[in-house]
Amino acid sequence: MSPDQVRGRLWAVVPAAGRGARFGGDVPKQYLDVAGEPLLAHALRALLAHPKVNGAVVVLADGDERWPGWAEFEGKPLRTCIGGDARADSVLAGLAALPDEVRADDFVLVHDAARPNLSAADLDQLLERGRGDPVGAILAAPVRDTLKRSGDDGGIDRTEPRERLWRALTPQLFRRLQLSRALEAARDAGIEITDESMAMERQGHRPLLVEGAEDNFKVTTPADLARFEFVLARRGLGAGG
Ligand SMILES: Nc1ccn([C@@H]2O[C@H](COP(=O)(O)OP(=O)(O)OP(=O)(O)O)[C@@H](O)[C@H]2O)c(=O)n1
Ligand SMILES: C[C@](O)(CO)[C@H](O)COP(=O)(O)O
Repeated sequence: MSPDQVRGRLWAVVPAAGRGARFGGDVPKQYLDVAGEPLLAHALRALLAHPKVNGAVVVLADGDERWPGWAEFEGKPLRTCIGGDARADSVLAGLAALPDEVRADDFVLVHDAARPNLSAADLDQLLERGRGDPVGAILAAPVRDTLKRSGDDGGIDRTEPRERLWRALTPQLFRRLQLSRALEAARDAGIEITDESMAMERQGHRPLLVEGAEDNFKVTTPADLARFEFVLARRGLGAGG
């Protein structure tokens, strides 16, 4: 099988089943309109416009009535499935919903629907370096602020050393079966998993850190949405752009 054919099996899982509690409001943040389309569309485009990404499984909340019903995006096939109560449950459901063409040892991207500003350059770097790693890789940004540990009273207990501290971003890139097994093991152990790498680390793996752009931020609060709107406006893609 040619490298391109092997390469042809790269799909993404896009967890989009969150309720957006920290954002507030009635509309889950992945469906908030930015520049004329839902936030989710921006995240999907950042992935599916890349020539090496062949399709995506979008993981929806049970009862999601806002999903536009897209069967494809950027000319690539989309599938959907129903997620779970926690993000890790949704990712596990998405992995199970991937097409059979994605084999057990094929790499899969996992990317938050709430991260609309992934750059092609970062995705290139993640794929280039991550697919050369035996385990996989994540995009991450080095911590640049001084970090404080708070006490129960709201005062500062101590300053945490920030050397070699990174903020995990997405996409994260791991092999389909290995990641599924790692997520299942964490679930069965009752461990709250906040990113895919954490599940892999629990299995003793050391995923590669690939430095990504600071502006590949997650939209968690209204301020984050305003930041993304500003980014788009700067690019001339804002409302009416
Ligand atoms: N049970 C869940 C929880 C989250 N997500 C998705 O995981 C991504 C990152 O999660 P987060 O930013 O925490 O989104 P929410 O869970 O919606 O936010 P909150 O924690 O404020 O409710 C989002 O694209 C979200 O839709 C998911 O698919 N399934
Ligand atoms: C996966 C993630 O985006 C990496 O930083 C983050 O852990 C998601 O956290 P959330 O609380 O589910 O948004």
